[in-house]
Amino acid sequence: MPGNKYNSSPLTPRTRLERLLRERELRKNRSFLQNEGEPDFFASESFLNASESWGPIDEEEFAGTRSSTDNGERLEGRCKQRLLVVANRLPVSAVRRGEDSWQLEISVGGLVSALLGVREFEARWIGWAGVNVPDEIGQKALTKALAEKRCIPVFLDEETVHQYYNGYCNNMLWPLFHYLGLPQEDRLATTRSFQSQFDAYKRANQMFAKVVNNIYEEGDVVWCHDYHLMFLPQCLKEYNNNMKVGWFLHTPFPSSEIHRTLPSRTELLRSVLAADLVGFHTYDYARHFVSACTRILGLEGTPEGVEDQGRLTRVAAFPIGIDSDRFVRALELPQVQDHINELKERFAGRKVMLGVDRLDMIKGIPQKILAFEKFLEENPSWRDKVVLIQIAVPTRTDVPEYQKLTSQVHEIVGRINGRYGTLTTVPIHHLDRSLDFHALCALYAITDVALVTSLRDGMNLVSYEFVACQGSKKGVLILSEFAGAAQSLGAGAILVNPWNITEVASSIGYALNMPADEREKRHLHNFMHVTTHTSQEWAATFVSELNDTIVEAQIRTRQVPPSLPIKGAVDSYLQSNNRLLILGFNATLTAPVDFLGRRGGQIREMEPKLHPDLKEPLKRLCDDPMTTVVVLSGSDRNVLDDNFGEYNMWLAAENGMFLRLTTGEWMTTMPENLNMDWVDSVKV
Ligand SMILES: O=P(O)(O)OC[C@H]1O[C@H](O[C@H]2O[C@H](CO)[C@@H](O)[C@H](O)[C@H]2O)[C@H](O)[C@@H](O)[C@@H]1O
Ligand SMILES: O=c1ccn([C@@H]2O[C@H](COP(=O)(O)OP(=O)(O)O)[C@@H](O)[C@H]2O)c(=O)[nH]1
Repeated sequence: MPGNKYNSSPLTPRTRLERLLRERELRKNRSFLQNEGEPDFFASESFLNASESWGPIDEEEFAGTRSSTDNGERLEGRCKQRLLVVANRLPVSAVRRGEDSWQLEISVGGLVSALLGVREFEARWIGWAGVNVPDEIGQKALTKALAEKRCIPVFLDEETVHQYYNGYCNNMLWPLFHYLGLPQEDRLATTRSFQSQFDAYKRANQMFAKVVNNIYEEGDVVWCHDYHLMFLPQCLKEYNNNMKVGWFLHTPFPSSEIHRTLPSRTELLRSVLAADLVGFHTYDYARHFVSACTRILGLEGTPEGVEDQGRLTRVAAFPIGIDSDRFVRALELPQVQDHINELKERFAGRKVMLGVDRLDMIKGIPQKILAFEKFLEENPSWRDKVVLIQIAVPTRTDVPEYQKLTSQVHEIVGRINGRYGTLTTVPIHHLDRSLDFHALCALYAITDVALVTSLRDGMNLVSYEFVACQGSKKGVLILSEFAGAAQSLGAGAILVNPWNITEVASSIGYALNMPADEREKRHLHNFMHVTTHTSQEWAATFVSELNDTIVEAQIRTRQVPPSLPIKGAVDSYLQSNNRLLILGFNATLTAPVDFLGRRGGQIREMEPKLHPDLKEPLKRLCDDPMTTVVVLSGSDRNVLDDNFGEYNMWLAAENGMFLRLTTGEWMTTMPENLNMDWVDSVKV
């Protein structure tokens, strides 16, 4: 559910809603008037009629595909809060036509279509235009052209792009966050180039921060996106601690055990924590992030997020969706209907299977094709009755790993087509290119089985788009259990482990033979989800939550208990001859992982360890006959035994459930007659 905390929120939905409404009213009154005469990119004709794919724009072709949000009720002149969207890439790529002239090509991804729907904000986009502009004339002209689209460029020089984008982002963070290892030779090269790439990453993030800071006005909301900009929240807060900063990750956030291997693990986490709200697609990614903060930074994870000395960074899951109406409406357009008829004719008599992916190793394209080959091998009767169409959109073509992948995929496709092709047909139609929006919708609509076999994927919007276009066909979705989408579409899809090609091959057979009533049931389940959890709702929820977070933080600040008056406490301590000290353990007496690491200490599966510097003072306190020391912890008994067994003190484990004096045995504090009937009702 969008907006769900990574764990439950203490605010009831009603209180939250009331607060939200109150706050919205307040915001309306204190927000800005839209600048007269300045065109709103996200509602402008040029935007709405632009190419909604990665291909070049054909304005004519897209006439008529207006966003569901642009139904005539433009909000001209109304008060709106400004939303500064900061992402590596602008939703526009620029092609130079002359010394001072630029042609802008607009490309729409999930994020842009999501923001189309957020009408109560005035959005501006800050990012890299995907092109090197070394000269001042060119930069000025491009800045002017982009301003008309409410986009503000960050100019990155070629070397920075190479080190920051190709290097640190796409060769280091991207594989790591998707649990993909590098080949041995690349791993060593990456290790060597780490420092210079990380420096470029920080430098690039600072350049983004500078541009944001230049245009920032009090009350703006700054929404940073993705792994390219993990260093940005901290840079922004250094400029202005009152900026409202949110950060959202579009990829998975891996287990803390994986994140731990990153040399820059601490800096990245600390910087992200500078944001007020941190969002992920799924609860699992959010949980991994919180674990990384507790285990690596030694901070406290709470149901609301991560706490550091009284300051809370809110952490929550906000699964993205799509603008499903746009897809459903597109199917009615004559040009899409024409495409549908052409495709139906072209593949008459054969079932169509479809894959649509960027040509990226995370998408599991080789594994998918090998599974399809296995299916053909084991099911000769299907060989002339099924075709796999694979759209493989070229991406990050400067990175060697991606170049290798392209050759590998071509090699496998060629082999299989050679093996099972006939004079007139081939089993796999592989396209190294993107399709325009209409062609893509038509392809989704005529497909019998969609095959999404990502090895890992933050969400995967293709699976949502397929479902949205299957109103009449009610085809089957085979979906990797490692895509974020598996958590929302799992009930209607056939979930597979993409590494197990035997399982994927047999799922293909199951899907192709599935009876109509089962297909319908599965489809309806997913269609309901896709049409009710839209991209617009996702963006609106995130931004509202960010605004709420700030209000709640202000309330919290007032509630933070005053710090201990040290002098008074020490005086009382010294005067007393019977003292009781109750100490926490995690994040109170523990050592951060980095600290242990530097000392070469053993970290057994990240078990919390007493900070080495505290051993001696703790011993002295425990040996003082006038002082009783208790460690009260949420940890298990064995953890406390390991850390404090040799001290003379009381231990309270599992939040006080078990108690022992270190010279005695553990005893349970639970009253014998306690009614435990409720336990069964909450067991899964
Ligand atoms: O800009 P590129 O380097 O060519 O890459 C394209 C985008 O790929 C990634 O997309 C992710 O976001 C999707 C929407 O939230 C999600 O469904 C998908 O699972 C992710 O892979 C990347 O995170 C973006 O920053 C890139 O722009
Ligand atoms: O030829 C194509 C193929 C794909 N897409 C779009 O690219 C996006 C892919 O998003 P997804 O979340 O599936 O994966 P990502 O590429 O962001 O990792 C989807 O919105 C597709 O409609 C496109 O516009 N043209």
